Amino acid sequence: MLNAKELVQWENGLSFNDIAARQGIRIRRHCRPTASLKEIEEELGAPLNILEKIIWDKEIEVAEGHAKKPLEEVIQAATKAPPSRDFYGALEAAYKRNGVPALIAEVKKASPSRGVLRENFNPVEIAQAYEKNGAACLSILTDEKYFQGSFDNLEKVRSSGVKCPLLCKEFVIDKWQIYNARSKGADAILLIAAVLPDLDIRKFLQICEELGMTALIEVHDEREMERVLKINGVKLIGINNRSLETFVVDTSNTKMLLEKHGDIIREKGILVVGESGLFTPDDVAYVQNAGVSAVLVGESLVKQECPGRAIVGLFGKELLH
Ligand SMILES: O=C(O)c1ccccc1NCC(=O)[C@H](O)[C@H](O)COP(=O)(O)O
Repeated sequence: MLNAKELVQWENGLSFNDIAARQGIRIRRHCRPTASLKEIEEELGAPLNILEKIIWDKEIEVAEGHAKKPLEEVIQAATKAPPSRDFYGALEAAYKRNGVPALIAEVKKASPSRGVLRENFNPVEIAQAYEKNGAACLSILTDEKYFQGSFDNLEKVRSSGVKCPLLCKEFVIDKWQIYNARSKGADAILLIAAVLPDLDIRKFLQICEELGMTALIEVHDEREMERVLKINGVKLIGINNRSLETFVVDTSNTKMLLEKHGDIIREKGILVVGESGLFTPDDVAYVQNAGVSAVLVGESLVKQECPGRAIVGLFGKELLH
């Protein structure tokens, strides 16, 4: 827990990196959105890995967002958006209905680890095909620079008649992004524990609750899982099999973390999503046996000629709505 002095420092944006580092967070912030990359690198050196680079760019992008649309305006827009859909409920229901992990199918054009996954990319067609073939929810990447995603894609999918709840797959570092995502039609948002100190996760969870959104809290290692399990109000945890720092993908990560923490997760009624690197029915069965109730899948679907029909191949059976 932070003491009162640390809390004040935090609120003033001071010693952010020190406080984060105490929680085991390796990703640093430059906290200088108007500085050039050269000036930032003079102070901090080069980014340590791709995730840190993404976050440094995101700090600048979010500051530009604030300048274009002040917080009060995005809050207004979010409160005027059509009601959010129940992301968590859709996963729970699909798991019960199908007896296999509920599918969050990702609308993903490219990624830093794999480059362009699909040249001929129509986000609405892909989203509709996923829904038609039994996806419970969809994940829409909105980061432009590294994933060739966009908020335009999110809005297009939302207004296309697709009924599945939508996850805004972003690198959230500021509450402005959550209001903005809701205003564009998101029903859920990703919060990455490797990037966000506990206090931010708590604050952002509260905002999600006020907006009727689900927060998917993503962890990758032991320390992140331990931190997140101490935070009240966490209902949905994603275990990423991919290290966002090294890109190494290992599905046994899900098994290892659930062997250690499965009991407390079940006690708290938290639903777990297995994320990344799932290609075959055996992969899905492996993470299901480890204890997940849902899976988040991008590459193995989006690379197929018919991403919708690829769902049958991934699960070895048709999924019912
Ligand atoms: O996918 C990446 O290369 C990546 C790099 C840096 C940060 C995040 C990244 N991906 C986000 C994800 O975790 C995946 O998009 C998602 O879990 C689906 O994974 P996959 O089925 O392996 O495409």
